[in-house]
Amino acid sequence: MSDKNDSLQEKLRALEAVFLAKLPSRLQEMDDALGLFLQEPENKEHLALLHRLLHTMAGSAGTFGFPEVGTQAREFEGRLKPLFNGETWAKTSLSQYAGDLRKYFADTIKTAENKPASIDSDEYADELGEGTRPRLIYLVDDDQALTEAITLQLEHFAYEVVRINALKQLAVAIASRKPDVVVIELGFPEGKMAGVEEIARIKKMSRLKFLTIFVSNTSSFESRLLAVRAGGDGYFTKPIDIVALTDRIDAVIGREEPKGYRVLVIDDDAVTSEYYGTVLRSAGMSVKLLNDPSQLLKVMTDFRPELLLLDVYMPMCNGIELAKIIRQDNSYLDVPIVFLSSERDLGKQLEAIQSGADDFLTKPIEADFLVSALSSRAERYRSLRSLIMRDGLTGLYNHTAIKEELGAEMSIASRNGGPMALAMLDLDNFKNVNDTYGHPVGDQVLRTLSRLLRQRLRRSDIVGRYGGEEFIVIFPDTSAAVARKVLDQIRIAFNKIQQHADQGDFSVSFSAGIADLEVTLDADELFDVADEALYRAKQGGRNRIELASVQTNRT
Ligand SMILES: Nc1nc2c(ncn2[C@@H]2O[C@H](COP(=O)(O)OP(=O)(O)OP(=O)(O)O)[C@@H](O)[C@H]2O)c(=O)[nH]1
Repeated sequence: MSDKNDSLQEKLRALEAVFLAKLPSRLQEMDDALGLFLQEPENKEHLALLHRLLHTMAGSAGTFGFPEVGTQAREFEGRLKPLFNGETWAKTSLSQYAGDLRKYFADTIKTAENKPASIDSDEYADELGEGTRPRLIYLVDDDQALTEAITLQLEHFAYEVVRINALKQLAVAIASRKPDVVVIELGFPEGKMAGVEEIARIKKMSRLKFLTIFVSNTSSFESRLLAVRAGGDGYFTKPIDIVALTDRIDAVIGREEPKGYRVLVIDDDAVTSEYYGTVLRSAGMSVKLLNDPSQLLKVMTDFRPELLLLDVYMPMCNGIELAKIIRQDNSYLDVPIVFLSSERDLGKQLEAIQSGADDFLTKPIEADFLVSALSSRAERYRSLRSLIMRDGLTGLYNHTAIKEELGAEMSIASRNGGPMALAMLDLDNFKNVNDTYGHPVGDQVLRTLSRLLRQRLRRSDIVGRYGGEEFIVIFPDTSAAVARKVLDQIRIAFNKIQQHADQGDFSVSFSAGIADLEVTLDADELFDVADEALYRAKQGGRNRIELASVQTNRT
């Protein structure tokens, strides 16, 4: 398979993984709906629920590589149609339908199980954006309509959502599959605080750790206090602001996860550097080992470390000299440099610090201590960089930073001779959104798009806010055609997201222009041609993506 196709294949396989991970709970949901329908075949609500679930399956299965599963769902959906027009089924027809449908569930599970090679999400996990690895959310509320509505919205952000409408089912669900987060209503028919009590009970009984976000109609101090005492990680009052809820879910999940600081370890001894590399990697850091100091500058540009761990004594040049070389470049004035050496001479240690290093650790060192000393330095560096480079509203790279990133990515691409695409996105008719719903709601739309981009794109893709309602995505190792396919899925998903405002719900679209290095190798020109393609997308009716072509550039 060519390199150009790799990126697309990865994306598709990742999406298949999301679909497959959700499949068992979807089938279970359909089975439950079938049960309700069989109990009361004349109940139109039960019929509508089963019909809707089949319809969704018919639409999605084919897209994710299961055309036969989709076709069959459509047939089952079609068989239900006459019931909406007043036809009734005899008992035999009912049991025939139920038997066929249950066989379809069983066959589908088997089909899914037989497709493991292309759906190993771990294989892609490192590459994926924050949200592409599906997070399992249990949404627990006895209000069925509400949980359905929230699920639909959360699924746009690539979460796997399991709805639980009866409180007593929660403990069983948690025991069989641990969720990342439980989002649960405080009150249930069992009692005003039954949700809180159940969470406290499950946590005590099972000793399982899971994150909990409470939702409620009330915002009283007492309920909030009870939620905190039950170990709640968040509290939302209804109606729930989905963007704020996803912000919270990501924040609490993020708190639990190791942060992948990029650490460059320079040591001429391959075995020693491998040892420290292993320690740091096991703490979730992304580590590059360099045994040949002459490669330093190239690695600094390509890997962009957030911390350097240096040995003092090396044959070609020593660590102190290396630190001085690094500090000669203004771009690396603030990147933390930590020495790790068996040198105990205080004079030598002082000399190292004077060369521009931030810390001097002595070997041997406890693994935990090393991880914690480096984490705090890297975290501080990241926070400071973030203040300089990030846009306050969306947390994305700002205008200056994205231009810097583009320069760096273009130099990597031209050195490797690989592809690279640049997309320029602009929200459609955004002035209307501000004018109709107000500026704060406009800000919420900007945050929704930034969140969706970060979640749906690979981790290696770079996203920035270029101006007011304009965004930039840099796709390393990707052609414009592939970038377009990926972005098109995001365009469709974004347009389906319901934005909330006091005046009512509404949706927004975006247009985009994409250019790649086939068109030009000049960064400014790449921006111009992508912008020109964006202009064509707007002229062509908006909510669409246009590619810049070589011809466009020449005219
Ligand atoms: N809420 C909010 N609005 C912003 C921000 N930055 C820019 N805008 C608004 O974005 C709108 C951009 O409007 P226009 O450039 O006229 O374009 P448009 O209405 O999106 O129309 P088309 O791009 O042609 O589809 C203006 O109303 C700006 O005030 C921001 O940070 N927050």
